[in-house]
Amino acid sequence: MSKLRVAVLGAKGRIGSEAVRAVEAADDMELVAALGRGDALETLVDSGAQVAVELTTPASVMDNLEFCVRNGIHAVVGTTGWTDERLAQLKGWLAASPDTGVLIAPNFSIGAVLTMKFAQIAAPLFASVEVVELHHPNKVDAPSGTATRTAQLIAEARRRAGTAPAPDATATALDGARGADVDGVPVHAVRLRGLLAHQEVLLGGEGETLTIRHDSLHHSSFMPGILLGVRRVVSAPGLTFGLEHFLDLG
Ligand SMILES: NC(=O)C1=CN([C@@H]2O[C@H](COP(=O)(O)OP(=O)(O)OC[C@H]3O[C@@H](n4cnc5c(N)ncnc54)[C@H](O)[C@@H]3O)[C@@H](O)[C@H]2O)C=CC1
Ligand SMILES: O=C(O)C1=N[C@H](C(=O)O)C[C@H](O)C1
Repeated sequence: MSKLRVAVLGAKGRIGSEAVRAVEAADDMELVAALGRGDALETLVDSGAQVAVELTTPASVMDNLEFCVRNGIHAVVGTTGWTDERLAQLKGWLAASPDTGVLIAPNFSIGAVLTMKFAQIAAPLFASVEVVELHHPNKVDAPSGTATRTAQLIAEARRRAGTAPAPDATATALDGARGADVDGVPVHAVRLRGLLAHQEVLLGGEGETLTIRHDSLHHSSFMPGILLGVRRVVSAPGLTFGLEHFLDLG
């Protein structure tokens, strides 16, 4: 069987360098390009890449994806910074290249995907819910893509169930003291030396609380999800948002 020809964009970054090693170690993949900032995107075409793993920055991801999609190169994207406007633009490019697939995964780790799933189930059953994400201090965006997605899924689940807004008597507050408001869900971001990527979903009801916590302790936690994404995206044309769509979660 021929190997999947894979490129990594952001190959010198924290997660990109780990992805380079993971692709090199995968029996069914060949690393054909490893691009850093300033490297020519034409290398992707010249190397015959079938899938590009995009792990750069919110400032670079759109140009990279436009090039990939226009050239029929599938993409597995971990980079954050997704807005409705950006998604609409990407969908436009994909409409003009209907055989190309793009997976955007706010988080590639199985535990984080399950945290989102569990939070969706629990959120309509508790009066209160807030999200706390905790990351290394070199992270450039806040709140994290995972926390934003988690809050959106929570809000959607509560809307569907007709859950009342969470009680909150705060009358005066310093700016930021109650976190960022993502679809009505407070999201708090901690940046602390020593941490990697962590998230808690705090839920509260009458006389009880539930905390759903996930910890990524090493960038290796994201690799099985990235490799799964590479294997699956080649036969999933269009946009797939969330690794859960490639997992059998029941
Ligand atoms: N979805 C997920 O599971 C995960 C997503 N991330 C996200 O991935 C992104 C990268 O994170 P880190 O590796 O921690 O950042 P980083 O800053 O260590 O790495 C980014 C790399 O991309 C390079 N780069 C910038 N523009 C480029 C371009 N146009 N072409 C090629 N390379 C370019 C930079 O020079 C840098 O080496 C962030 O958005 C982060 O939130 C990080 C970990 C897991
Ligand atoms: O920058 C990171 O490190 C991470 N970014 C992603 C995010 O913003 O959710 C995924 C994970 O939290 C690690």
